[in-house]
Amino acid sequence: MSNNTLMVQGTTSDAGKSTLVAALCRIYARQGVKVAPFKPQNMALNSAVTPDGGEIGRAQAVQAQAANVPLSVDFNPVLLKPQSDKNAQVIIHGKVFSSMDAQNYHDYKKIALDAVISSHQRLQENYQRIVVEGAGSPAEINLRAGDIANMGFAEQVDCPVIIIADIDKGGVFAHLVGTLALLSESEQARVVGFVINRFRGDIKLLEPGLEWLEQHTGKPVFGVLPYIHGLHIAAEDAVAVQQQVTDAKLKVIVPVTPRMSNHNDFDALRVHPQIDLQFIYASQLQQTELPAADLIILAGSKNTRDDLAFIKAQGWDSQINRHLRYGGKVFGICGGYQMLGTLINDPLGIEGESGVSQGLALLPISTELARDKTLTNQQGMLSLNGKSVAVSGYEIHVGQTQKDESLAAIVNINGQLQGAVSDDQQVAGCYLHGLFDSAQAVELLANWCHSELSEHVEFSQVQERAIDTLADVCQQHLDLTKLEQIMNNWSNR
Ligand SMILES: NC(=O)CC[C@H](N)C(=O)O
Repeated sequence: MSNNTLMVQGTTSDAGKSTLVAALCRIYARQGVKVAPFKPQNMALNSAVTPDGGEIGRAQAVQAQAANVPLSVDFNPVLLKPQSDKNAQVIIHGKVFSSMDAQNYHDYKKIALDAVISSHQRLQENYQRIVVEGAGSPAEINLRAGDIANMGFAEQVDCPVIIIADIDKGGVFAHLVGTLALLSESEQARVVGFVINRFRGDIKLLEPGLEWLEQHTGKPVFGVLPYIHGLHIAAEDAVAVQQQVTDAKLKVIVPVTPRMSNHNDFDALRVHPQIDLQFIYASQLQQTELPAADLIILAGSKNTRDDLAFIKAQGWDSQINRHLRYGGKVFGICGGYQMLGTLINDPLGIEGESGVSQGLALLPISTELARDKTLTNQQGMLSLNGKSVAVSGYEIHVGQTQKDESLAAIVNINGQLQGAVSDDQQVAGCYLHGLFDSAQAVELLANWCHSELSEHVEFSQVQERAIDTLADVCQQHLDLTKLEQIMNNWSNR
């Protein structure tokens, strides 16, 4: 029996599981409870690096911040990083285990389950409470056999489950009742109640529905969370909607590629009131033109060569060249940095078919993908435009990049130089993710693009405020006393 584990499952993806888990972590932390977030299995290309050099889903890093505890690979023992439509890299306890297709993955579920259970056990020994996030929906009956992400996990550790549903999408009662109906009897019994998320409008109109739901299912609704506008909590996987900036001093575009990774690198730029950052999606019907901008950023990628081919197929390579002819700047992060070079060689076929790709040839660097993955948190200095500022960030890559001796580096980590800027100062890049989380780095980037930002925005503070707001809203709208009673009754069963 696990008397200190509570699980949040959703009726759909993006129902609000990650944010509810983050809010509960913050609420328990405020009460002085030592709490850990946990997601048995995550599928995401947004990851974070733990102090011991492991890799976990980004959402668990945000939840750990909410819980005020250092990152651990036990918070997300299984991470699947899709690198093509059919294939994903499997990370177990923070390290690459293998690369496999969906069929193989099912064969190897036992290993994943052992990893999940051992991590959960360690957390139980070290934390007073564990708040678990499910994945997608527990009603995916085709995935139920051998499941470790939703009810399979809850049944294994015998924990209570809350189900959250997004009312903004419509059909909330059907989602909740339907999800419940598709669960087995013992699974239904562990659903202790519901949370309705993203409600806007008059609660009076919703109340009869809530009463019906409680009567029909015999389960309480713990509360209805309002739609919160402009909340900047790192989205787990979906690239958040475009923002509107009226007083933009810096216009940035990010071409979106199919295997773009760590798009949370852009969160700090997106929340800045003087930066207009747009993600540019390729249209299926016609070629998408990259709009005019001061800066184009090429993001990280889980499959650098395929994403590079995608960029070329859109004709974006020649549009990037045109942008440079007009005096624009280009910055590459990790996979995006690799693309700026002359060659990317994958002799072992680590990311797909083995072979060599011609890069965009905007920097005299070349990259070879190796078997070992670099996973580190780093602190150093970022230099651009003749100025240097302190930055911190993290590296997640298998590529090893060689550069011309004469080319200036832009990052100095304890005397180790990395990254590069072109002689004409128009093109730069480096391996560090997260470097724009520092306000100084954002301001330096803007200076490099000949613009001045007068507002100083420290992203970590924005994120902290967002977590606090979320926790406040949940404290106000959820019946946490009832939840606590249910948790106690559960452990005394
Ligand atoms: N994080 C990244 O962008 C990784 C780039 C590339 N796929 C590598 O592993 O080297």
